[in-house]
Amino acid sequence: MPSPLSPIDIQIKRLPHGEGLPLPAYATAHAAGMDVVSAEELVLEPRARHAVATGFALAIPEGYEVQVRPRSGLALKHGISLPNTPGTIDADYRGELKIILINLGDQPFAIARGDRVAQLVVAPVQLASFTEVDSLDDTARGTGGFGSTGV
Ligand SMILES: O=c1ccn([C@H]2C[C@H](O)[C@@H](COP(=O)(O)OP(=O)(O)OP(=O)(O)O)O2)c(=O)[nH]1
Ligand SMILES: [Mg+2]
Repeated sequence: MPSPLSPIDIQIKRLPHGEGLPLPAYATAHAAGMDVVSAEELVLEPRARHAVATGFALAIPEGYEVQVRPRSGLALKHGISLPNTPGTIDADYRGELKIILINLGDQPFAIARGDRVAQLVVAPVQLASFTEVDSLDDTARGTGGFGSTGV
């Protein structure tokens, strides 16, 4: 078995309204996502969306990003998702980490301060540049897409 990647260290700053909240944390030994909690209490009406405060700001090391993903339990049971999933937290962002939630269910959804509302996945970033050309190489697929291979 290949050995797992060693964890990287991410600086995290607690904002005044994050006082007393747990840091984002893995719920199980080999979880991919760290659960992150809400720093605010609110009711999300059906179809409403809100940028939920977490009470924390990050300094992600250069070469990494943090993806913000929905929690499947909230999605399945209550229709709570993220309209921008996976949300992108850039390495150079120093503002408050916010979780944009949307209620796709048909009932108002109450969130208490301290509720786990999403999960954070840390991922390496491959930077790239573009070289503009007049023509591209041929492939078997060519310009076929959007269902070209059938259902
Ligand atoms: O779910 C999210 C998505 C983004 N952000 C913060 C961190 C991210 O680095 C910044 C910008 O996000 P993004 O690039 O997705 O948004 P944009 O609309 O392109 O804004 P900007 O012009 O500031 O890049 O907003 C969050 O806190 N939560
Ligand atoms: Mg952007």
